[in-house]
Amino acid sequence: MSSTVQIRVPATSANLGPGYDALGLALSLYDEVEVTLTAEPEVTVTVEGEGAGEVDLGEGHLVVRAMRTAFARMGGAQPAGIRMRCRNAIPHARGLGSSSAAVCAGILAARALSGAAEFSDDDVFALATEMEGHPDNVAPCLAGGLTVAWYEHTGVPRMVKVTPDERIRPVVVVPSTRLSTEAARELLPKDVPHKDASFNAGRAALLIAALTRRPEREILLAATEDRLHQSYRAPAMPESAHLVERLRAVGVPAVVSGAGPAVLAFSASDSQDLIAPEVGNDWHIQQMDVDPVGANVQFPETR
Ligand SMILES: Nc1ncnc2c1ncn2[C@@H]1O[C@H](COP(=O)(O)OP(=O)(O)O)[C@@H](O)[C@H]1O
Ligand SMILES: N[C@@H](CCOP(=O)(O)O)C(=O)O
Repeated sequence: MSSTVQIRVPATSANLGPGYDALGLALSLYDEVEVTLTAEPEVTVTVEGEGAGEVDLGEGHLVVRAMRTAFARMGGAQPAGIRMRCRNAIPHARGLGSSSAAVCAGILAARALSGAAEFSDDDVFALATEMEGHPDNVAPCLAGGLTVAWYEHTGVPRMVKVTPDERIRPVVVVPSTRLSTEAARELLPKDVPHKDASFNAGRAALLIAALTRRPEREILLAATEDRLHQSYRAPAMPESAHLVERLRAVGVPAVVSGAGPAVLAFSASDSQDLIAPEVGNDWHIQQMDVDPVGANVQFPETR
């Protein structure tokens, strides 16, 4: 069995407006991790790109922690040492699923390197969700495309993947400011009015129809309305809230990406030119594709 594996994991945008904690989209923006198990009992991590100079470079690194958790869960021995190289393009704490990507990468690396065939894809999904907390990020990261995630009454997470219409072009607008997902979740009320829950249920159902069959701008605009999370979180990211408002006012279906503060817009060819004039200099606009396949695992010699 090889002692080195390469993992590529996509960024994800969760919620998509009305699908709070349920809907997610995989994006063509990736973190790449190469992991080698070593005999020397030390953990060494190098990071290029996002997170460089910020994240822990030893046992505290999120990918390493996910690997350790997965090895323990699979029942095998922990590796003596781990050497890891990360090349990250997913910005941290912006609402683009960086922590989900890191956790998925670690679990997939541990499974690949241990050769534990009995640890199924469902087991990977369940463990990543348990560690990260958000199946709406984990599902598209693992499976690609557009996913609907939910929990069984037993607490087991499940997902269904659907393929978005090829005309759907995500545009992500990323600010330099950060907001941790944990902090953004603390802003949400315990209860919401029944009429708001019913409003979101209808919009979330419409959004699946819009993204897969009817990606017209006016349908996407209605389908991306939300009353369950964005307004409650707006005080923590007023500039994101204003940008979403301005984009929607000129006809671009825009939402807060995940827990923010990045903004996700669905751009048809006729709306791309509408986005740039609304965005200030301190934001970075990235036109993307939907990633169709999700996390990728390769052994170097087969690449
Ligand atoms: N590739 C990574 N390597 C190490 N730590 C990471 C990585 N990605 C995310 N993290 C950790 O997760 C935090 C961001 O998680 P979170 O607040 O959930 O935001 P996000 O929306 O980006 O997932 C980072 O500040 C960092 O501590
Ligand atoms: N449903 C979660 C999604 C968090 O996504 P992230 O990319 O910000 O981690 C939420 O809205 O809290």
